Amino acid sequence: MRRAIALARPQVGRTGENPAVGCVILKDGRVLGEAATGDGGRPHAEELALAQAGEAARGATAFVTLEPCAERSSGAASCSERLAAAGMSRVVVACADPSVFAAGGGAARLRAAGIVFDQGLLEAEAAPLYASYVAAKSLEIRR
Ligand SMILES: Nc1c(N[C@@H]2O[C@H](COP(=O)(O)O)[C@@H](O)[C@H]2O)[nH]c(=O)[nH]c1=O
Repeated sequence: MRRAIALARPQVGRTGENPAVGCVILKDGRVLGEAATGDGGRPHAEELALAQAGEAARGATAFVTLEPCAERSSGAASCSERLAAAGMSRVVVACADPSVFAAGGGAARLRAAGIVFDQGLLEAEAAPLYASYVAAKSLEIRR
């Protein structure tokens, strides 16, 4: 997770309204894929890391700094759907995503797919990456 946070950090401020997320896919102590959200907010970190891991992602664990999205604004497959389709065994997240595109929905999708889901790992270290994002989301929700 510390590596995922380090990947996300340089992208803070470069991803538009999207949060800067880091994702590391690990199996048997080997990194199969690692990425951060792209400039402008897309692609999402998990999309990039899963593309690197390919078929080997089956049975792997993903460490993601923010809860994977449950829906995409474009209607494309969400990151939680992609992680499930790739056959991940476990997804470990640092922080919750309060967006209407996540807000517990990503966690629910992963659990429904039989994936072990844990949230809160190194949350205090990752949270500063999302301070302005979370503040903007809470204003949106109140509006
Ligand atoms: N950047 C990012 C996420 N961003 C979350 O996904 C939502 C939909 O994004 P979009 O379809 O691009 O508009 C966005 O509002 C935010 O909540 N999620 C992730 O799993 N990984 C990522 O790297």
